[in-house]
Amino acid sequence: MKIVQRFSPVAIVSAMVIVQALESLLLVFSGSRWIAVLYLFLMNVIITAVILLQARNYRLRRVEFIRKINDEAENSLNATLDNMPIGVIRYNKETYEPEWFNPFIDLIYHGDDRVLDKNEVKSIIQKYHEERNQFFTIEKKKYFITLDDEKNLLYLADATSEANSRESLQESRAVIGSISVDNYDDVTDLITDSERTKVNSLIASNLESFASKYGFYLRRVSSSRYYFFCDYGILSRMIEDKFSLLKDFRKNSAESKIPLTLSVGVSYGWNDFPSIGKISLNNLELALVRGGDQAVLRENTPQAKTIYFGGNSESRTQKSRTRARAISTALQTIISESEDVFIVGHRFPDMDALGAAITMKNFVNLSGKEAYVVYDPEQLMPEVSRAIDLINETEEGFAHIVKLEKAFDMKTANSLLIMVDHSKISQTLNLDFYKSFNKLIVIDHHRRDDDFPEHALLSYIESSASSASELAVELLQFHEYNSKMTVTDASIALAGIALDTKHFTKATTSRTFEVAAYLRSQGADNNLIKSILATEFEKYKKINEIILNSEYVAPGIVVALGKPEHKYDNVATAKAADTLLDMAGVQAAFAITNHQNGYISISARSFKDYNVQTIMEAMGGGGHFNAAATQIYERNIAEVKEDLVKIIKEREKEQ
Ligand SMILES: Nc1ncnc2c1ncn2[C@@H]1O[C@H](COP(=O)(O)O[C@H]2[C@@H](O)[C@H](n3cnc4c(N)ncnc43)O[C@@H]2COP(=O)(O)O)[C@@H](O)[C@H]1O
Ligand SMILES: [Mn+2]
Repeated sequence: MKIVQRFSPVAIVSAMVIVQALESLLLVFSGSRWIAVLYLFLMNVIITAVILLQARNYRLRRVEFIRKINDEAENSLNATLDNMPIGVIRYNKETYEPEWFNPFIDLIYHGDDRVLDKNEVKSIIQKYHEERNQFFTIEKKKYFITLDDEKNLLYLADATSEANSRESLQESRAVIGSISVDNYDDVTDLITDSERTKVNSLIASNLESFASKYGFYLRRVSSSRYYFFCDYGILSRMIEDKFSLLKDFRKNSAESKIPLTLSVGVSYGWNDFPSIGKISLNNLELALVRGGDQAVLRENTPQAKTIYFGGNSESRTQKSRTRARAISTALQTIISESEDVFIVGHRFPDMDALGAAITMKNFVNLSGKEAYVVYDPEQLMPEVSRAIDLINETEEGFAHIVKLEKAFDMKTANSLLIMVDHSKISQTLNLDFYKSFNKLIVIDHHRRDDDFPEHALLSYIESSASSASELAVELLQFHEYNSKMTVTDASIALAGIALDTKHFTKATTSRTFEVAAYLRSQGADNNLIKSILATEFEKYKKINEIILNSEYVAPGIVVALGKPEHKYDNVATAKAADTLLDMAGVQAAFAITNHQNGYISISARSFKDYNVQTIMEAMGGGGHFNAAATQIYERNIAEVKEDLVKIIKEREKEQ
């Protein structure tokens, strides 16, 4: 059929007419029938041969035609690949070695020091997986990456202008900043008016010089409170400088013999200015409760992460008695509206957690409600265990210090939970227990972190306090009724303060001693405290084991390791770091051990200006400026030491 289609209908009809005419002539003029049959047969053979020949020619021409079309298609594809402004790389799936790339890739890498090898291919693929929609930069140009995993193809499209316009759009985001001068009231309380004018002018002149350096608009609302407005482009320059204005302000004030620092809260984003302003104020509050002398930044988006700068001096903000009194009153109201109260410390609670919990139990009882201190028998350290034994000696004590399992059964929908000595959800004694409460209060002396219970009815966080026990006892002192603690309770609270202050040698203020005096007046017994805090002989040996395996990793910085085949508890690790810090010339000490719970534990201690909190935060932990810690899973001691030393060395370079 197809062969017939090769000839036009006119040609076929004409050929058939000629064949018909020839055959008719043959029939008319041939003498015999047999000759006619022979002629007809010959004619048919000729016709069949012609058609077969035609068919063969057609087939050959068709193959040739297809081949030609293919060649043309391939040529134009090659020309497209050669000329299109998109780089294409085919790589080996196993080795990442580039197997082929188009000329545009040559142009991309031309003039750049980098070569397109397996490492480069790997890093492009890594970038693709890490940050989709982000651009890969090669020699000042930015490329959008597309990966075809199945065919092992990478496409790099030049997106420089798109990236630049995206960047300039980002830079035009609105920024609202709130600035507070830490300790302004304390500094200006007892000075003359002319001296106060000097302080005000120091603050204003410093802030105005920052405003003109960066180009932000500054507005003073009171002597100690300012706001600033700018766009993200300007903020990013302050970020690049790591908010050095905090350091400059601290230095300039110190030179003028006025001990002032700044706390800054910043937020930024598109439209919705009320929300940006609110986040800026929340961030300022966060900077203050974390101890002041720092900047806290967060974008106005739900998934934004909080960024911290500064915090390079131990807590500068002083807790005010007015606040403690106000919190005490608010607490009484919340307690009076609750059925009963359960109090928990952090995981593996220490004496400060127990001291604060016992004091808060006294507070709740004064408010006319029942309170239960909750503990987990699986998370008991020897000192705390000894103190619990003491509490259990009286019937009253026994009834109100309850195991976790029992506490689950006892609590009702209207029970209140008080978290003491911790404010990180991940650190709470038991996550399910925490989650089972609708009403929550937090009392803590650690700098507030991201992992904070946002729904707390009340949070009393004072990072300048020596201990959670100090905070709790102050609240108790401000209770509208006078308390009478038992000797055991008062001793445990004082032991908590003694623990966190290393027997009143660090982090103390005059308020710490006032609270200690109050506890003595309530019957706190030194001998009892000594026996509660005593170290067992076996533990002492383990602490020494860690101390003996220590070395300097930088000037003044010591790292000690527990034996990899031994397991240690928090206290042994913490005490090893404490002891190392007592050695001459040691500015910071880190003890790394295998914790009995299966993770690697680091306790970090330091003096004065060396911030171990940020180092521990960089390793997933936290704590205070001079005493911090972290827990690391699925690594061994040697690996953790390597990571730690790397961070320490980086910090050294930044100083
Ligand atoms: N993952 C974390 N995130 C945030 N903060 C954390 C984290 N892990 C720990 N922290 C805080 O870091 C500091 C230091 O902790 P540490 O374990 O090194 O030291 C605490 C106790 O282990 C230690 N301690 C307890 N009993 C004794 C004792 N009898 N003698 C000596 N030392 C002892 O003292 C530290 C108590 O600190 P506190 O909780 O601030 O009261 C710490 O703040 C962790 O909360
Ligand atoms: Mn504490």
